[in-house]
Amino acid sequence: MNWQERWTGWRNRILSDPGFQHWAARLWMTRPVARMRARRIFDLVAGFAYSQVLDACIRSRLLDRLAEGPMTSRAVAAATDLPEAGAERLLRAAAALRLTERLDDGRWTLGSDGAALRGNGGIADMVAHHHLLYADLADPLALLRRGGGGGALARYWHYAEDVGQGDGDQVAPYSALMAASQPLIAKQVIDAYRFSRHRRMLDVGGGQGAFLCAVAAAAPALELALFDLPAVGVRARQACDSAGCGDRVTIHGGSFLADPLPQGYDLITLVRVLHDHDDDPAMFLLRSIHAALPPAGRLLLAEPMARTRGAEPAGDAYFGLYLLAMGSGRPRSFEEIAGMAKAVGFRRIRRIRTAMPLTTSILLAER
Ligand SMILES: C[S@@+](CC[C@H](N)C(=O)[O-])C[C@H]1O[C@@H](n2cnc3c(N)ncnc32)[C@H](O)[C@@H]1O
Repeated sequence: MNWQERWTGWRNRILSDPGFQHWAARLWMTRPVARMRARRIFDLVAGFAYSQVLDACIRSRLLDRLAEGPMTSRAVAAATDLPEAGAERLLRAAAALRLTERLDDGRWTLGSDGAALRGNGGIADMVAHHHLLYADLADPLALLRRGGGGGALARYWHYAEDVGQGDGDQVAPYSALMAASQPLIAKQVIDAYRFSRHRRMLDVGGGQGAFLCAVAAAAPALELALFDLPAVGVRARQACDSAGCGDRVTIHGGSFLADPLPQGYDLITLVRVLHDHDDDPAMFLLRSIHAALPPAGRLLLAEPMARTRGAEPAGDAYFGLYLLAMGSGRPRSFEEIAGMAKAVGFRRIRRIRTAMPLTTSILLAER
Protein backbone atom coordinates (compact mmCIF):
# COMPACT_ATOMS: atom_id res chain seq x y z
CA MET A 1 0.00 0.00 0.00
CA ASN A 2 1.54 3.37 -0.98
CA TRP A 3 1.48 6.52 1.16
CA GLN A 4 -1.44 8.06 -0.76
CA GLU A 5 -3.62 5.01 -0.30
CA ARG A 6 -2.74 4.89 3.43
CA TRP A 7 -3.45 8.61 3.86
CA THR A 8 -6.81 8.64 2.02
CA GLY A 9 -7.88 5.43 3.80
CA TRP A 10 -7.08 6.94 7.21
CA ARG A 11 -8.74 10.29 6.36
CA ASN A 12 -11.89 8.65 5.01
CA ARG A 13 -12.24 6.35 8.04
CA ILE A 14 -12.11 9.40 10.33
CA LEU A 15 -14.47 11.56 8.25
CA SER A 16 -17.12 8.87 7.95
CA ASP A 17 -17.08 8.03 11.67
CA PRO A 18 -20.32 9.35 13.28
CA GLY A 19 -18.44 9.84 16.57
CA PHE A 20 -15.86 12.08 14.87
CA GLN A 21 -18.60 14.01 13.04
CA HIS A 22 -20.46 14.64 16.31
CA TRP A 23 -17.25 15.74 18.04
CA ALA A 24 -16.18 18.01 15.13
CA ALA A 25 -19.57 19.73 15.04
CA ARG A 26 -19.43 20.49 18.79
CA LEU A 27 -15.87 21.72 19.15
CA TRP A 28 -15.65 25.48 18.49
CA MET A 29 -12.41 25.11 16.53
CA THR A 30 -13.65 22.48 14.06
CA ARG A 31 -17.31 23.58 13.99
CA PRO A 32 -17.03 26.00 11.01
CA VAL A 33 -15.38 23.32 8.86
CA ALA A 34 -17.90 20.68 9.99
CA ARG A 35 -20.79 23.00 9.12
CA MET A 36 -19.31 23.90 5.76
CA ARG A 37 -18.84 20.24 4.88
CA ALA A 38 -22.40 19.39 5.99
CA ARG A 39 -23.76 22.24 3.89
CA ARG A 40 -21.75 21.12 0.86
CA ILE A 41 -23.06 17.58 1.19
CA PHE A 42 -26.62 18.81 1.67
CA ASP A 43 -26.33 20.93 -1.48
CA LEU A 44 -25.13 17.87 -3.35
CA VAL A 45 -28.08 15.85 -2.12
CA ALA A 46 -30.67 18.56 -2.77
CA GLY A 47 -29.18 20.28 -5.83
CA PHE A 48 -31.74 18.79 -8.22
CA ALA A 49 -34.54 20.43 -6.21
CA TYR A 50 -32.75 23.81 -6.30
CA SER A 51 -32.46 23.47 -10.08
CA GLN A 52 -36.20 22.88 -10.34
CA VAL A 53 -36.90 26.01 -8.27
CA LEU A 54 -34.75 27.90 -10.78
CA ASP A 55 -36.60 26.22 -13.64
CA ALA A 56 -39.94 27.36 -12.19
CA CYS A 57 -38.61 30.92 -11.78
CA ILE A 58 -37.40 31.03 -15.39
CA ARG A 59 -40.41 29.37 -17.01
CA SER A 60 -42.91 31.53 -15.10
CA ARG A 61 -40.74 34.58 -15.92
CA LEU A 62 -40.85 35.41 -12.22
CA LEU A 63 -37.38 37.01 -12.22
CA ASP A 64 -38.18 39.20 -15.23
CA ARG A 65 -41.36 40.35 -13.56
CA LEU A 66 -39.65 41.16 -10.26
CA ALA A 67 -36.98 43.08 -12.18
CA GLU A 68 -39.72 45.53 -13.21
CA GLY A 69 -40.47 46.35 -9.56
CA PRO A 70 -41.48 44.81 -6.20
CA MET A 71 -44.67 42.72 -6.18
CA THR A 72 -47.00 41.20 -3.60
CA SER A 73 -47.46 37.42 -3.51
CA ARG A 74 -50.96 37.93 -4.89
CA ALA A 75 -49.68 39.94 -7.85
CA VAL A 76 -47.02 37.26 -8.48
CA ALA A 77 -49.72 34.57 -8.36
CA ALA A 78 -51.81 36.42 -10.95
CA ALA A 79 -48.82 37.11 -13.20
CA THR A 80 -47.46 33.55 -13.12
CA ASP A 81 -50.77 31.73 -13.27
CA LEU A 82 -50.17 29.99 -9.93
CA PRO A 83 -52.48 29.70 -6.94
CA GLU A 84 -51.43 32.20 -4.26
CA ALA A 85 -50.15 29.42 -1.98
CA GLY A 86 -48.07 28.02 -4.84
CA ALA A 87 -46.64 31.45 -5.66
CA GLU A 88 -45.77 32.03 -2.00
CA ARG A 89 -44.08 28.60 -1.81
CA LEU A 90 -42.03 29.34 -4.94
CA LEU A 91 -41.10 32.85 -3.74
CA ARG A 92 -39.90 31.49 -0.39
CA ALA A 93 -37.92 28.67 -2.01
CA ALA A 94 -36.36 31.17 -4.41
CA ALA A 95 -35.54 33.51 -1.50
CA ALA A 96 -33.68 30.69 0.26
CA LEU A 97 -31.56 30.43 -2.89
CA ARG A 98 -31.11 34.24 -3.11
CA LEU A 99 -33.06 34.42 -6.32
CA THR A 100 -35.76 36.54 -4.69
CA GLU A 101 -35.89 38.63 -1.54
CA ARG A 102 -38.70 39.79 0.76
CA LEU A 103 -38.86 43.49 1.55
CA ASP A 104 -39.82 44.71 5.05
CA ASP A 105 -43.28 45.71 3.74
CA GLY A 106 -43.91 42.07 2.69
CA ARG A 107 -43.54 42.58 -1.07
CA TRP A 108 -41.01 40.64 -3.12
CA THR A 109 -38.09 41.81 -5.20
CA LEU A 110 -35.13 40.20 -7.00
CA GLY A 111 -32.50 38.64 -4.75
CA SER A 112 -28.79 39.25 -5.27
CA ASP A 113 -28.18 36.02 -7.23
CA GLY A 114 -31.45 36.52 -9.14
CA ALA A 115 -30.19 39.94 -10.25
CA ALA A 116 -26.75 38.60 -11.23
CA LEU A 117 -28.34 35.75 -13.14
CA ARG A 118 -30.61 38.09 -15.11
CA GLY A 119 -27.58 40.20 -16.02
CA ASN A 120 -26.00 37.22 -17.79
CA GLY A 121 -27.81 36.83 -21.09
CA GLY A 122 -28.12 33.20 -22.00
CA ILE A 123 -28.35 31.59 -18.55
CA ALA A 124 -32.14 31.66 -18.74
CA ASP A 125 -32.01 29.96 -22.16
CA MET A 126 -29.66 27.30 -20.80
CA VAL A 127 -32.00 26.67 -17.86
CA ALA A 128 -35.01 26.54 -20.18
CA HIS A 129 -33.51 23.68 -22.23
CA HIS A 130 -32.36 21.74 -19.15
CA HIS A 131 -35.62 19.78 -19.01
CA LEU A 132 -34.05 17.67 -21.79
CA LEU A 133 -30.96 16.87 -19.74
CA TYR A 134 -33.08 16.39 -16.63
CA ALA A 135 -35.13 13.74 -18.44
CA ASP A 136 -31.98 11.99 -19.69
CA LEU A 137 -30.48 11.98 -16.20
CA ALA A 138 -33.55 10.46 -14.53
CA ASP A 139 -31.64 7.16 -14.56
CA PRO A 140 -27.95 8.10 -14.67
CA LEU A 141 -26.79 4.49 -14.44
CA ALA A 142 -28.82 3.56 -17.51
CA LEU A 143 -27.23 6.48 -19.39
CA LEU A 144 -23.74 5.42 -18.30
CA ARG A 145 -24.41 1.78 -19.21
CA ARG A 146 -25.60 2.55 -22.72
CA GLY A 147 -22.57 4.75 -23.33
CA GLY A 148 -24.52 7.97 -23.77
CA GLY A 149 -26.95 9.46 -26.26
CA GLY A 150 -30.31 7.97 -27.22
CA GLY A 151 -32.35 10.49 -25.22
CA ALA A 152 -33.96 13.91 -25.42
CA LEU A 153 -30.74 15.95 -25.54
CA ALA A 154 -29.25 13.78 -28.28
CA ARG A 155 -32.35 14.33 -30.44
CA TYR A 156 -32.08 18.09 -29.84
CA TRP A 157 -28.67 18.52 -31.51
CA HIS A 158 -28.28 15.35 -33.55
CA TYR A 159 -28.70 17.13 -36.89
CA ALA A 160 -24.88 17.38 -37.11
CA GLU A 161 -24.56 13.60 -37.21
CA ASP A 162 -27.49 12.97 -39.60
CA VAL A 163 -27.18 12.37 -43.31
CA GLY A 164 -27.70 15.80 -44.88
CA GLN A 165 -26.78 17.45 -41.57
CA GLY A 166 -30.04 19.13 -40.84
CA ASP A 167 -32.39 21.60 -42.40
CA GLY A 168 -33.30 25.05 -41.12
CA ASP A 169 -35.95 23.78 -38.69
CA GLN A 170 -33.72 21.10 -37.20
CA VAL A 171 -30.74 23.35 -36.57
CA ALA A 172 -32.73 26.36 -35.33
CA PRO A 173 -33.30 25.58 -31.61
CA TYR A 174 -29.72 24.47 -30.84
CA SER A 175 -28.16 27.25 -32.92
CA ALA A 176 -30.36 29.86 -31.22
CA LEU A 177 -29.41 28.51 -27.77
CA MET A 178 -25.72 28.71 -28.65
CA ALA A 179 -26.12 32.28 -29.90
CA ALA A 180 -28.01 33.28 -26.74
CA SER A 181 -25.34 31.85 -24.45
CA GLN A 182 -22.43 33.13 -26.54
CA PRO A 183 -22.05 36.58 -24.90
CA LEU A 184 -20.93 34.82 -21.69
CA ILE A 185 -17.99 33.41 -23.64
CA ALA A 186 -17.25 36.17 -26.15
CA LYS A 187 -16.65 38.80 -23.47
CA GLN A 188 -14.08 36.60 -21.74
CA VAL A 189 -12.20 35.82 -24.94
CA ILE A 190 -12.20 39.38 -26.28
CA ASP A 191 -10.94 40.74 -22.94
CA ALA A 192 -8.14 38.18 -22.89
CA TYR A 193 -6.83 38.32 -26.46
CA ARG A 194 -5.91 41.12 -28.88
CA PHE A 195 -7.64 40.12 -32.13
CA SER A 196 -6.47 43.24 -33.95
CA ARG A 197 -2.97 41.71 -34.30
CA HIS A 198 -4.45 39.46 -37.04
CA ARG A 199 -5.55 40.18 -40.59
CA ARG A 200 -8.04 37.41 -41.39
CA MET A 201 -9.91 35.20 -38.94
CA LEU A 202 -11.97 32.03 -39.50
CA ASP A 203 -14.36 30.87 -36.76
CA VAL A 204 -14.81 27.11 -37.20
CA GLY A 205 -18.15 25.74 -35.92
CA GLY A 206 -19.12 29.37 -35.49
CA GLY A 207 -22.87 28.72 -35.19
CA GLN A 208 -25.00 31.76 -35.99
CA GLY A 209 -22.01 34.11 -35.86
CA ALA A 210 -22.56 35.62 -32.41
CA PHE A 211 -18.87 35.25 -31.51
CA LEU A 212 -17.77 36.61 -34.86
CA CYS A 213 -19.97 39.70 -34.55
CA ALA A 214 -18.60 40.38 -31.06
CA VAL A 215 -15.03 40.15 -32.42
CA ALA A 216 -16.02 42.38 -35.37
CA ALA A 217 -16.83 45.17 -32.95
CA ALA A 218 -13.56 44.71 -31.03
CA ALA A 219 -11.28 44.53 -34.10
CA PRO A 220 -12.70 46.81 -36.82
CA ALA A 221 -9.99 46.06 -39.43
CA LEU A 222 -10.17 42.26 -39.14
CA GLU A 223 -11.59 40.31 -42.11
CA LEU A 224 -13.95 37.63 -40.82
CA ALA A 225 -15.20 34.24 -41.94
CA LEU A 226 -17.29 31.46 -40.46
CA PHE A 227 -17.35 27.74 -41.20
CA ASP A 228 -20.32 25.62 -40.12
CA LEU A 229 -22.80 23.12 -41.53
CA PRO A 230 -24.63 24.58 -44.55
CA ALA A 231 -28.00 24.95 -42.78
CA VAL A 232 -26.33 26.71 -39.84
CA GLY A 233 -24.36 28.88 -42.28
CA VAL A 234 -27.64 30.16 -43.76
CA ARG A 235 -28.74 31.26 -40.29
CA ALA A 236 -25.31 32.82 -39.66
CA ARG A 237 -25.63 34.89 -42.84
CA GLN A 238 -29.03 36.23 -41.71
CA ALA A 239 -27.83 36.89 -38.13
CA CYS A 240 -24.61 38.67 -39.21
CA ASP A 241 -26.56 40.80 -41.71
CA SER A 242 -29.08 41.82 -39.05
CA ALA A 243 -26.29 42.53 -36.54
CA GLY A 244 -24.74 44.93 -39.08
CA CYS A 245 -21.43 43.08 -39.58
CA GLY A 246 -22.58 40.99 -42.56
CA ASP A 247 -20.48 42.88 -45.14
CA ARG A 248 -17.29 41.88 -43.29
CA VAL A 249 -18.21 38.20 -42.96
CA THR A 250 -17.73 35.35 -45.46
CA ILE A 251 -19.74 32.20 -44.75
CA HIS A 252 -18.32 28.79 -45.70
CA GLY A 253 -20.80 25.91 -45.50
CA GLY A 254 -19.49 22.38 -45.03
CA SER A 255 -18.60 19.66 -42.57
CA PHE A 256 -15.30 19.95 -40.78
CA LEU A 257 -15.34 16.16 -40.46
CA ALA A 258 -15.57 15.63 -44.21
CA ASP A 259 -14.41 18.77 -46.04
CA PRO A 260 -11.07 20.59 -45.94
CA LEU A 261 -11.15 23.96 -44.19
CA PRO A 262 -10.65 27.11 -46.26
CA GLN A 263 -7.11 28.49 -46.27
CA GLY A 264 -5.67 32.00 -46.04
CA TYR A 265 -6.66 32.86 -42.46
CA ASP A 266 -3.90 33.73 -40.00
CA LEU A 267 -6.20 33.04 -37.03
CA ILE A 268 -8.63 30.13 -36.63
CA THR A 269 -10.92 30.13 -33.63
CA LEU A 270 -12.67 27.07 -32.21
CA VAL A 271 -15.16 28.12 -29.58
CA ARG A 272 -17.09 25.47 -27.61
CA VAL A 273 -16.58 22.95 -30.41
CA LEU A 274 -13.81 20.49 -29.53
CA HIS A 275 -15.52 19.19 -26.38
CA ASP A 276 -18.55 18.17 -28.50
CA HIS A 277 -16.48 15.52 -30.25
CA ASP A 278 -14.98 12.18 -29.35
CA ASP A 279 -11.22 11.83 -29.57
CA ASP A 280 -10.91 10.58 -33.17
CA PRO A 281 -13.04 13.31 -34.79
CA ALA A 282 -11.49 15.88 -32.43
CA MET A 283 -7.99 14.90 -33.63
CA PHE A 284 -9.20 14.99 -37.23
CA LEU A 285 -10.50 18.53 -36.72
CA LEU A 286 -7.28 19.74 -35.09
CA ARG A 287 -5.29 18.21 -37.94
CA SER A 288 -7.49 20.01 -40.53
CA ILE A 289 -7.02 23.30 -38.72
CA HIS A 290 -3.27 22.80 -38.63
CA ALA A 291 -3.29 22.05 -42.38
CA ALA A 292 -5.39 25.14 -43.16
CA LEU A 293 -3.22 27.62 -41.24
CA PRO A 294 -0.22 29.39 -42.81
CA PRO A 295 3.18 29.05 -41.06
CA ALA A 296 2.99 30.93 -37.70
CA GLY A 297 -0.81 31.10 -38.05
CA ARG A 298 -2.61 30.67 -34.76
CA LEU A 299 -5.35 28.51 -33.32
CA LEU A 300 -7.34 30.05 -30.47
CA LEU A 301 -9.45 27.40 -28.75
CA ALA A 302 -11.93 28.52 -26.09
CA GLU A 303 -14.27 26.33 -24.05
CA PRO A 304 -14.92 25.36 -20.44
CA MET A 305 -12.14 22.91 -19.59
CA ALA A 306 -12.11 19.99 -17.20
CA ARG A 307 -10.13 20.12 -13.96
CA THR A 308 -9.91 23.92 -14.04
CA ARG A 309 -8.99 24.98 -10.54
CA GLY A 310 -12.01 26.38 -8.68
CA ALA A 311 -14.39 25.24 -11.44
CA GLU A 312 -14.00 21.46 -11.19
CA PRO A 313 -17.75 20.61 -11.02
CA ALA A 314 -18.46 22.54 -14.24
CA GLY A 315 -16.06 20.28 -16.14
CA ASP A 316 -16.27 16.63 -15.25
CA ALA A 317 -19.59 16.74 -13.37
CA TYR A 318 -21.77 19.08 -15.48
CA PHE A 319 -20.24 18.84 -18.97
CA GLY A 320 -19.18 15.25 -18.36
CA LEU A 321 -22.83 14.22 -18.04
CA TYR A 322 -24.19 16.82 -20.47
CA LEU A 323 -21.97 15.60 -23.31
CA LEU A 324 -22.66 11.98 -22.41
CA ALA A 325 -26.40 12.69 -22.76
CA MET A 326 -25.70 14.47 -26.06
CA GLY A 327 -24.03 11.27 -27.21
CA SER A 328 -20.69 12.69 -28.26
CA GLY A 329 -17.62 14.39 -26.83
CA ARG A 330 -16.17 14.88 -23.37
CA PRO A 331 -14.77 17.74 -21.34
CA ARG A 332 -10.97 17.84 -21.59
CA SER A 333 -8.40 19.53 -19.41
CA PHE A 334 -6.03 22.17 -20.80
CA GLU A 335 -3.18 19.64 -20.60
CA GLU A 336 -5.14 17.04 -22.59
CA ILE A 337 -6.01 19.51 -25.35
CA ALA A 338 -2.44 20.78 -25.40
CA GLY A 339 -1.24 17.18 -25.84
CA MET A 340 -3.64 16.66 -28.75
CA ALA A 341 -2.60 19.94 -30.40
CA LYS A 342 1.07 19.00 -30.03
CA ALA A 343 0.42 15.58 -31.54
CA VAL A 344 -0.93 17.13 -34.75
CA GLY A 345 2.05 19.48 -35.04
CA PHE A 346 1.12 22.68 -33.19
CA ARG A 347 3.89 24.42 -31.23
CA ARG A 348 4.16 27.29 -28.72
CA ILE A 349 1.02 26.01 -27.01
CA ARG A 350 0.02 28.14 -24.08
CA ARG A 351 -2.84 29.06 -21.80
CA ILE A 352 -4.36 32.55 -21.89
CA ARG A 353 -5.94 33.50 -18.58
CA THR A 354 -9.58 34.66 -18.53
CA ALA A 355 -11.51 36.43 -15.80
CA MET A 356 -14.07 33.59 -15.58
CA PRO A 357 -12.47 30.16 -16.12
CA LEU A 358 -15.77 28.60 -15.00
CA THR A 359 -17.19 29.32 -18.44
CA THR A 360 -14.11 29.91 -20.58
CA SER A 361 -10.54 28.73 -20.69
CA ILE A 362 -8.32 29.56 -23.66
CA LEU A 363 -5.56 27.63 -25.39
CA LEU A 364 -3.42 29.36 -27.98
CA ALA A 365 -1.20 27.43 -30.38
CA GLU A 366 0.92 28.20 -33.45
CA ARG A 367 1.42 26.29 -36.62
C1 LIG B 1 -21.57 23.97 -29.34
S1 LIG B 1 -21.87 24.75 -30.87
C2 LIG B 1 -20.82 26.16 -30.72
C3 LIG B 1 -21.21 27.29 -31.61
C4 LIG B 1 -20.36 28.55 -31.45
N1 LIG B 1 -18.97 28.32 -31.69
C5 LIG B 1 -20.58 29.10 -30.06
O1 LIG B 1 -19.71 28.99 -29.18
O2 LIG B 1 -21.66 29.64 -29.84
C6 LIG B 1 -21.03 23.71 -32.01
C7 LIG B 1 -21.13 24.18 -33.46
O3 LIG B 1 -20.41 23.24 -34.28
C8 LIG B 1 -21.18 23.02 -35.44
N2 LIG B 1 -20.85 21.70 -36.00
C9 LIG B 1 -21.08 20.48 -35.46
N3 LIG B 1 -20.64 19.51 -36.27
C10 LIG B 1 -20.11 20.15 -37.36
C11 LIG B 1 -19.48 19.69 -38.55
N4 LIG B 1 -19.30 18.38 -38.77
N5 LIG B 1 -19.04 20.61 -39.44
C12 LIG B 1 -19.20 21.94 -39.22
N6 LIG B 1 -19.80 22.42 -38.10
C13 LIG B 1 -20.24 21.54 -37.19
C14 LIG B 1 -22.61 23.06 -34.96
O4 LIG B 1 -23.52 23.29 -36.03
C15 LIG B 1 -22.54 24.22 -33.98
O5 LIG B 1 -22.79 25.45 -34.61
